Amino acid sequence: MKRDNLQLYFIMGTSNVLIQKPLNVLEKALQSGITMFQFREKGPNTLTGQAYENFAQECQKLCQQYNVPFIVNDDVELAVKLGADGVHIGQEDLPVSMVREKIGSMILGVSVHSQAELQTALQYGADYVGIGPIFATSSKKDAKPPSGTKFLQQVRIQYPELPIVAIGGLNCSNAHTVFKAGADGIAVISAICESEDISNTISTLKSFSILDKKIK
Ligand SMILES: Nc1nc(C(F)(F)F)ncc1COP(=O)(O)OP(=O)(O)O
Ligand SMILES: [Mg+2]
Repeated sequence: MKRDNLQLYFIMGTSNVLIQKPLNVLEKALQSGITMFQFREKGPNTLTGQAYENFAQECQKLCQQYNVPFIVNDDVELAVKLGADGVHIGQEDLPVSMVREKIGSMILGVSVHSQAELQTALQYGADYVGIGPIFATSSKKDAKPPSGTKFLQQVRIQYPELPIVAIGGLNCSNAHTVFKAGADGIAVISAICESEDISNTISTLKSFSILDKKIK
């Protein structure tokens, strides 16, 4: 995984897409230039069983067509079964040590909210860390309170080369703040799923990281 892969990390499940078809939203996002995708099918009224697996496979196929890494949230078994490019786990999921053993050299992303969680993630070879929620989010019912960019800035100073993606309530009006704070990229759900103009939203979000490099 290259740090650039994190630049615009789209996360989606069926519950995030209100009107359009989820696969249409994903294809539009891929055409518009997302750099990584996370399959996150969880919460009430989401797909289960064979429908769940088929949907994941459809998303994976689209990502392969656009040569974008396909990451599975939480479900390590599914990731291994599909031969996904990686998994993302948080603090309530399987322990990092166990996941690394199960997935071998696949990309391993870990959500971290503290130095202790960060150290554990690094100890077991996390390829990137997700830091947030930076701002309030409506996409994750059990999200922790918004943390702002303080911890993100701290981690960037401590680990200048560590791939870091920021998440939580990020959109076109606030994404620039996390790039300035040192994130390699931003992870978004509703900013894309609820956008009237997905390609315009994506190009705007990506512009911050390029702009930011020029400004530095
Ligand atoms: N799914 C995520 N992806 C990222 C990423 F780094 F990709 F931006 N960061 C954080 C999360 C949150 O992960 P977690 O705390 O396990 O909650 P959930 O499983 O409900 O998403
Ligand atoms: Mg999780």
